[in-house]
Amino acid sequence: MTAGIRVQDLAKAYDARPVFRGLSLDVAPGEFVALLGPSGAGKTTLLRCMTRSLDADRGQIWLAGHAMHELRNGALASARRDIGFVFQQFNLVQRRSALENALAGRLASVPLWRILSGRYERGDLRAAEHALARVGLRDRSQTRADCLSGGQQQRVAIARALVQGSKVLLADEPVASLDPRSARDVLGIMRSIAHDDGLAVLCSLHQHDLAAEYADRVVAIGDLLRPVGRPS
Ligand SMILES: Nc1ncnc2c1ncn2[C@@H]1O[C@H](COP(=O)(O)OP(=O)(O)OP(=O)(O)O)[C@@H](O)[C@H]1O
Repeated sequence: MTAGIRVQDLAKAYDARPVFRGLSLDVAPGEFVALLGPSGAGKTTLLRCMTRSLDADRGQIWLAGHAMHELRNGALASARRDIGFVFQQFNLVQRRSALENALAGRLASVPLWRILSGRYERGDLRAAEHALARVGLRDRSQTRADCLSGGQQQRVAIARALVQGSKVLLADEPVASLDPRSARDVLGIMRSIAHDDGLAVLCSLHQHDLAAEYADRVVAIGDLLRPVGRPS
């Protein structure tokens, strides 16, 4: 199955009120796709269904070769390690350094005692330093997250996904709370990790101009739905 992102015929309703029905979407490895839609159209709901933090009512989801719709418990947790997430709120540990936050991408593969004692393997440290350099933060590795700007924190979140070795990156409004310059920096980095590292990147945005400038393809959530009347 696809190494990127494939969603087929997805449906989700809250309390019998449908958010979407018959939604299908493909993102190839190496492709950066922007997902647009007015407020309330269901972008966050779609991304949450894709990671299974919310269960869809129907449909199939493949991420990085994993049939997410079939997985439970440990198998789901293991599949999620191949998927990076970036949110509007940066979700960093504020009292920890940029380097330690990037290293969190290795949490699943590092023994607990090493994390608690702060003694990481040289290879893990090198991977985190390399990822921070990729996002332009080589000289900020020892800076605490709460002393970084919003744009820098979002770049650390992307570095964490790189350290994790993610094959798919899902981003929910990652630049919504950033100034225009930082927003462009972050989108440029996301485009580069799609093109240069081969990740399939799906990013919800509400700024049409930025989407058109940075994404390989812009999709409106309404255009992903099966036309009304077509049999399911
Ligand atoms: N937990 C919930 N229970 C009931 N309805 C919900 C829930 N979460 C979202 N909704 C509704 O589902 C619809 C889609 O919401 P969602 O947050 O996915 O949209 P969105 O496109 O991400 O919006 P925004 O751009 O404002 O973040 C909205 O009408 C919202 O009110």
